[in-house]
Amino acid sequence: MTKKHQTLGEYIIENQNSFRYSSGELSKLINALRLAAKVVNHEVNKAGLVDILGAAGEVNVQGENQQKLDVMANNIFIETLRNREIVCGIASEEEDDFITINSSDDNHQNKYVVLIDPLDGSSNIDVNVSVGTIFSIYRRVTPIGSPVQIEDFLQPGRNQVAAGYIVYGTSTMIVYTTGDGVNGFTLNPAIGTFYLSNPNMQFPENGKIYSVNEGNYIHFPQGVKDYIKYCQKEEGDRPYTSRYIGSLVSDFHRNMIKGGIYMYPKSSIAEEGKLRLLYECNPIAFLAEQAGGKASNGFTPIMDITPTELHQRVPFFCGSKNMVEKVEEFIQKANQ
Ligand SMILES: O=P(O)(O)OC[C@H]1O[C@](O)(COP(=O)(O)O)[C@@H](O)[C@@H]1O
Ligand SMILES: [Mg+2]
Ligand SMILES: [Mg+2]
Repeated sequence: MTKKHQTLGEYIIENQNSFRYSSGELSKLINALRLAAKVVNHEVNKAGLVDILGAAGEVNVQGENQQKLDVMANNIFIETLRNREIVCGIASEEEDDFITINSSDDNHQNKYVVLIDPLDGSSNIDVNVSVGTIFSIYRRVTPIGSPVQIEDFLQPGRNQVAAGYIVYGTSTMIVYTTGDGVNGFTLNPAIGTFYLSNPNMQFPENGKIYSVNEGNYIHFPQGVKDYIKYCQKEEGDRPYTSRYIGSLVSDFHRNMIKGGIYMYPKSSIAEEGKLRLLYECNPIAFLAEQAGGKASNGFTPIMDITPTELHQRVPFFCGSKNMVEKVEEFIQKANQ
């Protein structure tokens, strides 16, 4: 059987021993995320037919209007993980504070915490453009047997044991890493099974695509403006192509396959940018580095940043290694 025909379930079992803490718990956790992904995929695919488009009428801790699908995806992932007793805590973009999940023996025996962006690309939900889910997994740092604490979530990205995303696009895929490369699995909707379709995904070192919301251009720092002008200049293999879906997961996925850079800089209207360190930037950075790419805030690798708040934002530059190094060069030069 060639690797290509391997199902996600088979892959998880076959590779669980290559994982440094292998005890089967992480495999169960990935399996639970796979199940929740299928349920959310089902809802996303029929979104226009049932009443789950539009705003839910609530505002989340970020001050954003929650979309009905944000809330639905949030509930599906939290309940799927809660019912399988494999995590001791969950933090989500849609929850103000972290959620403590106790083990059935009421003794807080579970080792993992999950941080999640249940529905990424919310502005695209109602217009049938691809959206995603992003997850990041850590082993707790506080003692087993006691309730989970905030410090179990505020770990630097380097401590992640696994991270990934689900993209609900023309096809539905799970792409994840446990620190041993990045693999992508595509859902065969007819039989509800994910198959290994993209083994060992690698960022091309160079790319020709830049992804940024140019509508914010006038508010960007000078270094970022200079880099965008560099991308647009007729010289060498430039100008690059501008592609921006407005869903981080989908822009990242395309750039990882074709070569490119995604940027969400800080600006005069968003002091720390928009993206959240813990459940957007850290997991995507882990994937990028595992696929030979790079991710930073313009100065420091994202995964070396020590978090201080659950929902903190950071400027984000991520993609093909040479492109990220080039924008860093422009930013640091303009900063002198
Ligand atoms: O509309 P903007 O300001 O360009 O922001 C788009 C970015 O914001 C996000 O939608 C933020 O994620 P959420 O949808 O999970 O809040 C990213 O997916 C996307 O890249
Ligand atoms: Mg998001
Ligand atoms: Mg979201």
